[in-house]
Order: sequence, then structure tokens, then C-alpha cells
Amino acid sequence: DQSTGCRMSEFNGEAKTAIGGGAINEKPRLYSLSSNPSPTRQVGSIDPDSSSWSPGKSLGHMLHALVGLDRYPNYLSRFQHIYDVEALESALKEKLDEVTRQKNDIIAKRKGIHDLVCRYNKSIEEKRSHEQSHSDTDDAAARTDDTMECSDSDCSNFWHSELSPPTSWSELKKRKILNEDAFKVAFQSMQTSRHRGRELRDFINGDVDLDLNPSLLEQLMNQEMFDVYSFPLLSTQFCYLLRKTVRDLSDLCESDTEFQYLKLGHRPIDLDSIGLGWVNDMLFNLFIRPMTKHLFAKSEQLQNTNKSRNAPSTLDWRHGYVAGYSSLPNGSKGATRHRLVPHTDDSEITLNCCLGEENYVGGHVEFYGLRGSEDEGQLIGKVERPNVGTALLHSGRHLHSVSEVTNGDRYALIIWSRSWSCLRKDACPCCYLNRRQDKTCICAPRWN
Ligand SMILES: O=C(O)CCC(=O)C(=O)O
Ligand SMILES: [Fe+2]
Repeated sequence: DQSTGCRMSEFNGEAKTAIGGGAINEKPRLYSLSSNPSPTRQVGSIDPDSSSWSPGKSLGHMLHALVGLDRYPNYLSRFQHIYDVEALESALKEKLDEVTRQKNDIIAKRKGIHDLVCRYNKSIEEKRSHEQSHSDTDDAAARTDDTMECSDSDCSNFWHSELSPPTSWSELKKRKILNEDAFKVAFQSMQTSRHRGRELRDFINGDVDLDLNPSLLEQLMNQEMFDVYSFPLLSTQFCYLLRKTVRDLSDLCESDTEFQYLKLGHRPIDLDSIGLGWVNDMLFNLFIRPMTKHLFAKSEQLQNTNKSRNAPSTLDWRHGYVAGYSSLPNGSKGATRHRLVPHTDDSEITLNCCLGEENYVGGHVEFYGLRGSEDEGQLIGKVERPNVGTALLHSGRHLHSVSEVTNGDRYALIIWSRSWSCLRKDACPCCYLNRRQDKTCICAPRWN
């Protein structure tokens, strides 16, 4: 989610809930959990409330217990009092209840968002039919009825033609989804690679890896500052379409009482949830993964060391959303951010593509060095106003912020990508973020 990045502690005092407040974490990271039902007292004479062991209050205690359970047989036999074990039991149950609550919430929300998108599509089709058929209204009504039914539960097949997934390289080109130069780099690289002639969908689905030609890439990309690269990615038309879709859906959600509970435009809009996951897949597989192999594989430890230097990057997960900012933040246009405090993303590599508007003021992306490096916290540089369609690529642990938007509205498509199979597999989150390799962490194999 867009609130799980870690932010810099010096900004902790800011308003967290106000619209446009700029903060991204709902909860300060104090290693404590919100509520803690007192463990029931059953055995022993010591007052359990006076015990300093408190996995329900201290996230640190809970993590100790999880590592202990994972590492030692009969770990819990070390606890003298059963109520201490029960304290752990109830803390874990509370977490499990939270997982179930969030799961049910997500299922219900996704269903609601799906219905909202259907309603939006219907209104577009109706408008088009109306425009097209002044002469033959009966025909138009019949056509409209055909498009009314939506049984596709993942929204992927019912978007109107401009937002449906492209099925071939020529369609991708014709529909002008990508910036022309970016398309050429991807297409020409495909044609000169061992996967020459493979279908676009094989790449978008991740069935085959695209090798981007390094010299074409060099012509396409710029280095903005240490560890931050930019390149033209999407066409201005497609940026406009994404921006308009986010605004229209947010507006419809706000104005229709049936959908208001969804509050779609009050948070960044997850592309998967509105049936546009193909955009994430396309950008992830055609650009983020192959570019990462050239730019970050070593520095971010994303290269599988068992494989050759040419092995694809180990990124295997993506999450994409449109974040909206405004000088007048408002949920009905999908722009509730005013600015964003310095933070790191919960991602290995982040893609940040400017969707416009054309004339917003402010909203610069500022960078403050890699978490875990000597430069952490130093302002390294800023990207003031990229062209619409231009993307930045940076590592998720590069601290960054967005300055206040002082006029107009600003939208950005953000894609977070991770490497569950490699970088995150054997590292605790803290060592992962700081790239510690000394193996002294409690989670490391040599501990104890
Ligand atoms: O809006 C931007 O340019 C950056 C957004 C961002 O950093 C985030 O959502 O994590
Ligand atoms: Fe971010």
C-alpha cells in the first residue's frame, strides 16, 4: 500500500490524517501495537500485568517470539508462566484477526470498485452510441445494451477500446500508448534479440525476458543525479487518458451515493483494482526489469549470483498506482495529496512517471541519498518538472519527497517492484533496508 514506506523521523510531528497533509504513514513506527487485551490470568501467582514481557504492546517482543519459534524446538517451554504464552497467543490472534479484517475489506472494496468501473464504462459507451447514431436510435440502443453486462470479475476485458490491453506490437504502436522512442527501443531490442518475433503478450506476461539493447538504452536515458535515471516512457495522449480516467472514476465515486463508501479518490488509485493491471505488467516487463539489470542489479543486489551476468533481474512483483496532488486537494478528483514527506518506498526499484496536468506549479521530486549509506538525509538533487510521460527510475531505498503543489493538479503513475525470490528472501526487513550483510542480525543463520 502507499502508506508502508518508511519516512524520516524528523518529519514525525506532522498532521497525519488531514487531506493533503503530506504524511504517508498512518502510524508512527514505535514498535508497539495499538490495542492490547490483557492476557487472562490462569496459572501462577505473579500479576501478569506487571510482566515486562508484552508481545501485544511491543512489536520487538513479537518478532523475538517469531524468530524463537522458527529457530528452536519447544521454544515456548522457556516461559515460566502460561499467561506469558497466552499473551503471545492473544497478540498473534489479534494480528490474525487484522489480516482477516483487511482481507474481507479488500474483497468487498474490489467488488465495489469493479461495479463502479462497469458503471463508468457504461456511461462512456452510452455517450458514444448517442454521438454516433443520431439517425438510427434503435440500433444505438441495441449496441449500448450489448455493452451493459459485465461479468468479468477482474475488470481486465471490459475496458473501452483505448484502455483495453494491446494484443500485438503493431497495436501497441498504432494506439500510441508508449512514447515513440521508448516503443522503438523495446521493439528494436526484441527484433535483434534471441526472442525475435515473439508476441507482445509473451513479454507482457513475463513468459520471456526482454533484453534491452544497451546502446539504444543509452540514447534513451539520462542520469538526473546519483542513482536516479529518467527517460520518456508514455505518450502524452495516454497520460491524459489515465489522468482523465482517475479523475472521472473519483468523481463518479463521490457523486453516486451507491459508491461513496468506497472513497476511491481519497487514496492513490491502485491500477489492478480498476482493471488496468496490464499497464503495470507492460511497464514492469518491457522496461523496469530489463533496465534494472543494467542500472541497479549490482548496487541493489538484484542479480542472482548463481547465474551469469546476463541473467534477468530478480524483480518478481509489482504494484502500480496513480497518486494525485493538488494545490486544492480533493477526493473527487483523485488528488488528496498536497505534497509528500521524505520517505523510502517499500520497493526495490520504483518507477515514477509524470502524468501531468500540463500547468501545475511545485511538486518537485527531491532526493536525499540511499538509506543505509553515508549520504542518507543529504539533499542530493531535485527533478523539477519532467515532461508529461517522462519517467524516473530509482531505488526504493533512495529517500525522496514531493514538494508542495502550489497551483493546479499533479498526477504521477508510480510502480513499486520487489524481489521476493532473492533480496527479500533471507533478510529481515531492517537488514534489507540498510543492506546489512554482516550476518549478525537475529534473523541471520549464524545468530546464536
Ligand atoms: O508523486 C511522486 O512523484 C512520488 C510519489 C511517491 O514517492 C510515492 O508514492 O511513494
Ligand atoms: Fe515514494
